[in-house]
Amino acid sequence: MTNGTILLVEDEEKLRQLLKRIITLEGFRILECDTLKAARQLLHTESIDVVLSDIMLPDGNGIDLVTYLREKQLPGEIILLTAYGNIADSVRAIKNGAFDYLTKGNDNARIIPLLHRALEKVQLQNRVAHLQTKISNNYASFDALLGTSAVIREAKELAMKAAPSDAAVLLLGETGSGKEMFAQAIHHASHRAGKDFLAINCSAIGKDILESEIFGYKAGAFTGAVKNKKGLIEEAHQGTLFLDEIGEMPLDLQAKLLRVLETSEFIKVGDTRVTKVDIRIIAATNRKLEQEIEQGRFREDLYYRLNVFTIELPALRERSEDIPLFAEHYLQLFANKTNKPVFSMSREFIEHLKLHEWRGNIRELKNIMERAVIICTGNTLTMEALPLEFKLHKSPVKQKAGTFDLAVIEKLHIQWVMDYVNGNKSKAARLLNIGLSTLYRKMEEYKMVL
Ligand SMILES: Nc1ncnc2c1ncn2[C@@H]1O[C@H](COP(=O)(O)OP(=O)(O)OP(=O)(O)O)[C@@H](O)[C@H]1O
Repeated sequence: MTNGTILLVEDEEKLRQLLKRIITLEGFRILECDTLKAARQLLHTESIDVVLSDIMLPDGNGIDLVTYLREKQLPGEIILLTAYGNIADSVRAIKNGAFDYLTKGNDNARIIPLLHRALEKVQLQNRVAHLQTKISNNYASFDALLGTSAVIREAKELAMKAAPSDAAVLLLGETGSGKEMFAQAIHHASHRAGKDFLAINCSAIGKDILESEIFGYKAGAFTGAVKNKKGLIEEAHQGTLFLDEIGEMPLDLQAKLLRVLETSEFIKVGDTRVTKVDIRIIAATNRKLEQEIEQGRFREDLYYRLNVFTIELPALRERSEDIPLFAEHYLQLFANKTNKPVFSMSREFIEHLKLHEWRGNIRELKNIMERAVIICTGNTLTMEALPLEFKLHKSPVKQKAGTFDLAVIEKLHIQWVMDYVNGNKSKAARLLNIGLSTLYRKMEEYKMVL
């Protein structure tokens, strides 16, 4: 186990020097100060494992440091030094979350074993936090990318070839077609897999915030910039940065990004010095970038830099043979999640999924399947579990009318809506967006069964 850093907070000079000697001899790194204020500052600027603090300090009570550490969610443990016989303070300290306490002058032999125990706890907590991040960073891999259609296989093969290189990748595709999932799979299959994959959507935020988020800023760069802030480019050092909706990035930020791609350097907002980084950029868009270039909204030089590997992800409607596979996958997923015994889908249900336009692509299919599993009352998903617009494919108006006569079409449509709501006129009127009395009048007019 490596020896950690101890912060010693004690205003009695002699005692501080004595403790410092004992602790340093044990091989710990030691920082010292004599006030609460100085201790708080050091807790923010230094990486401290254990604080050994006197309770009575010139500017306050050492127990407040325990609360401060927890409130600010700073890592580390605190051991307090109490005066002989001051049991009340010691109990209060432990109740507030201190690791333990030592009685001044009496407990010198306990100091080192206690510091080791506190340090062990801190190191264990750090390991747990590290493992938790590793679990949450469980990015999608190529195996998790479903689809057997030729178009998706081609896209996957190209992405697999691009993955081990450090080249930029441009992913093109409609919303929900899997661009971010592909970006994660590329990161996962690259030598950067053990490092961060960070993502930002360039269309979701205004220009100034986007610039600060991506490139970071120096303290004092603008009002409110009290501390230096690392941008995502720096946070993703040695990892991958995924820039979604790159087509929405303002032109001056495009110029800064181009510089990163060309020289691995950038300048933070308000800084004068360049910062060097080692990152891979994966960008995505659902816009036609050539058109954006023609209209002066996208830099041509950046386009060619990003275009080293361009991977087009097909819309779901262009690979409808994959739809049953996705539907089956999400059926299992949501049946397990909701603990419902739903095992299969009717033929009609699958046929209607295949007919749908899927403007929201796989994301939309996923949501439709979740909804279907939730409202399903039996073991099989049937048409009943689909929203109204899916049944429109069956509308007689589309399929049978064969006429321009408005009255005929209106009658067919009312009949169809009535069938859909099992004859419930109030529901039918609501769906038709007309009053109940108008519905009655029209049904009478068309001699429909009331
Ligand atoms: N090939 C795939 N296999 C399994 N699930 C997929 C696949 N592609 C996408 N998904 C799922 O579809 C949903 C949308 O995917 P993703 O967020 O990657 O799309 P996107 O193209 O980045 O969307 P947007 O442009 O709106 O950000 C996610 O829940 C993802 O898990």
